Amino acid sequence: MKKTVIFDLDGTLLDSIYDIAICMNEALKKLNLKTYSVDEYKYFVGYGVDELVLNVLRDNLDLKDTLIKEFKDIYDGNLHKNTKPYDGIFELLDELVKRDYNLAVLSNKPDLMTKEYVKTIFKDYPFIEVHGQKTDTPKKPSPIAAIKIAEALNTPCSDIFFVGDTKVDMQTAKSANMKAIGVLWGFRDEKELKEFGADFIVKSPLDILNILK
Ligand SMILES: O=C(O)COP(=O)(O)O
Repeated sequence: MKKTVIFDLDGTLLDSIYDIAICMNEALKKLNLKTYSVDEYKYFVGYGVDELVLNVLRDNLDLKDTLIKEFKDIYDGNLHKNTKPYDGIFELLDELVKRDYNLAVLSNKPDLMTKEYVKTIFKDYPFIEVHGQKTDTPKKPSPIAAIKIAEALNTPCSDIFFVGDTKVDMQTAKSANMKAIGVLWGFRDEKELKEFGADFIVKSPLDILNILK
């Protein structure tokens, strides 16, 4: 049976925080609201766009729908020039392809945008299951989407490695009964990843190969 690795997208495969911060700050400025630093955004993302908007709005919740629309208008529809794979990701994927792993993505980014990024930036890689946030499936940390991927690939959850950079990913992996690999190049620190169940912690993408072997 082929082995499987499921990757989170933002903060794990893709360094996307600058474009999220730039676009959200632009949307906030349009509404005359306070903007935030890139480091603050690292703690605002993880649960999808709706939660991101709630995090930046704080006391102005009546503006939620307007800000979601403004942000989506600015962010959607084009891939962003500051968003790129982290160093070492292509080398890791090359090796996983050589070893004939199933590759999958599970993100809380909107489904369309998730698929667009994977199709464009990772066009040379055979990602077989790619899922972002959809209206008909609970988002991470629910394990449901991860379990559906396991079923689609006909692989027991306990054989699957789930790679991510936030507590949301670690919680998803553990509730799906998968092996959780927490990465330190993304948005959060080792303490958070361990506290939420990381079975392994890696400092750089190629370190994952030592865990898989
Ligand atoms: O967009 C988000 O909030 C998180 O996206 P991710 O699940 O790919 O990290």
